Amino acid sequence: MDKAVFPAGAYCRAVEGIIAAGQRMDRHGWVPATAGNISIRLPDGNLAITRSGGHKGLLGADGVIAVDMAGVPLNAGDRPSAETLLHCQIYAHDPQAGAVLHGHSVASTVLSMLGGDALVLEGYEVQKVFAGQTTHDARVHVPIFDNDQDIARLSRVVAPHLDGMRAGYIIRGHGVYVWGADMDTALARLEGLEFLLACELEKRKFG
Ligand SMILES: CSC[C@@H](O)[C@@H](O)C(=O)COP(=O)(O)O
Ligand SMILES: [Zn+2]
Repeated sequence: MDKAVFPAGAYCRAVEGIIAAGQRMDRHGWVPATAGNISIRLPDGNLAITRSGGHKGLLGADGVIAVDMAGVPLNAGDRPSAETLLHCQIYAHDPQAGAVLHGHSVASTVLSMLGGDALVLEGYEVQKVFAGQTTHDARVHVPIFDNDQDIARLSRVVAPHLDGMRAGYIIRGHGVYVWGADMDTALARLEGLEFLLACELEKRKFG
């Protein structure tokens, strides 16, 4: 890809941010094997996103590619994340979204397989990491959608629920999608959500 189409340094900064995010997610154990995908919105409206199939904790610069908002690689032949459309959907829905993270934690996988179409988080101080939350004394709904290998079809199921989604969403038996205005915010929300999911899992173990 001709990186010169981007404002000086913007693409490189995005690649560095994605590599660092992958390492941080890997330290938590949220991107086992080749799981997870990570993206950043570029100043020209395109996206930098992880290439499909690599280990997200071991990314090099060639593990990140550019796609347009339809998920089409700018460099024909590049293979973006299999879940690119879910990233594009979030950016299209939320003009403030600047980074999107997807991981496969044990807690999100197990809790979502216990049934139900949402997790309700209540009473936790850390809920305040989510947009618009100012107190533990509130309920945060995290929707759970059934997994589907047809990502376009899955995105159509997610679409009507995106409005007002505060903490991201969970795909059953699969993992979480979280986003924020920039990578630091997205990572903070992911860490907050995963902390809360780990707490919920512990609570259920204790009955
Ligand atoms: C380890 S299989 C995980 C994949 O099927 C998928 O869910 C995933 O998160 C990573 O896919 P990728 O195409 O590398 O972005
Ligand atoms: Zn996944």
